Amino acid sequence: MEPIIALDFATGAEAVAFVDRFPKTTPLFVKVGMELFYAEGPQIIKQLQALRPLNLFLDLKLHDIPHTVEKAAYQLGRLGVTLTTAHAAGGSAMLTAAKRGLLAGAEAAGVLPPRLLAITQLTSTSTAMLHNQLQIPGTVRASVQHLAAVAQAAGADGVVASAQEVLDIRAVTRPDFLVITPGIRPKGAAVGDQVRVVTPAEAKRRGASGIVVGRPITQAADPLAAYAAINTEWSTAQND
Ligand SMILES: O=C(O)c1cc(=O)[nH]c(=O)n1[C@@H]1O[C@H](COP(=O)(O)O)[C@@H](O)[C@H]1O
Repeated sequence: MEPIIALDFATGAEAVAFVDRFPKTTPLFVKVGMELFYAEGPQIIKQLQALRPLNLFLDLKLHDIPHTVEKAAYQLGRLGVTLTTAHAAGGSAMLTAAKRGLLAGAEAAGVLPPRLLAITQLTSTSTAMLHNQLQIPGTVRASVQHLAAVAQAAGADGVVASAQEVLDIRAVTRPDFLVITPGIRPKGAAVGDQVRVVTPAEAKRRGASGIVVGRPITQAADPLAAYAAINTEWSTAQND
């Protein structure tokens, strides 16, 4: 899978202009997150789908009571996107409800159902945060591994985690379980608010299924060159 570009823009116009810079023959996988979706609504998904062939990751990180999440997931299931997210911390019943809603929505719309990724611990979370703010004892790795097992048992198709935890996740999940890893920073890039960062090559070596990259591409002086370099680093690295 190509590196997933996080289209973290404030307006649809900026997102469309950004995507339009890439030749239509370049395979693209892009992520629409909360900022863009809250600004533009489902229309931005339709606009991007009409623009060119691409895969869409709609990352809204659902987290509510199971009934509410199921109804929200139904709406997302109708959009014809490839990946969606819900927080594993919402629990098994909520994840199962999300999956049910996605399948029902996709069936009603006659499109393929999106795969459900469970958010484990955000890549901006540190061990100190787990202990001092969330009152979760132990390490980030142990928490991520536990949540991945819970997510798989609840019917999720994969998880989102830092590439630092891929081996821990792989130890408790089936081989085709997706492990999508944000917090990706090429050598020397600004880390920003991320805490658990990994280079594209290291993510591949550790066995990530895919990587999510935002600012190192979208804020680069030459986004096409930045994408090409990250894509080459990711696709040529070996999975150990
Ligand atoms: O679900 C995500 O994609 C996600 C989960 C996570 O734990 N950490 C994380 O950074 N993300 C997203 O990945 C993208 C990372 O963007 P950059 O930090 O700019 O590369 C953002 O869109 C985040 O919302």
